[in-house]
Amino acid sequence: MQQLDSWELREDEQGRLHLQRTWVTKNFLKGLALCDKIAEVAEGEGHHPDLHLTGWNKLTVSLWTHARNGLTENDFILAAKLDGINKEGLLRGKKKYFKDV
Ligand SMILES: C[C@H](O)[C@H](O)[C@H]1CNC2=NC(N)=NC(=O)C2=N1
Repeated sequence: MQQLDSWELREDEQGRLHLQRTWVTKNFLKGLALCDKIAEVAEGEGHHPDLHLTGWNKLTVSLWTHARNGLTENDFILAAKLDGINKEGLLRGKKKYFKDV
């Protein structure tokens, strides 16, 4: 899945395949703002993700086609569109482990 390099294949407890990835946001409000942006895209697609906002700022998105109990092309299309969302100002930056010299 060259284009979807941050998504993982996961199997749920019923053996259904999902596409899944997590975004870490700056805070709880930014997590909800990202959910809102995702919701707009999903409504436009008529295809919806499972959203899990946990630990106040970790948004795990899980894509699968409920009507088919697994993955369809719609899930891959939605994943690419979610990657394309402008997340400017929403995501926690990379941790700097070295003091700026
Ligand atoms: C009627 C409605 O469009 C359908 O039920 C859509 C809504 N969004 C959906 N989203 C997902 N992930 N799977 C579906 O099967 C699905 N079905």
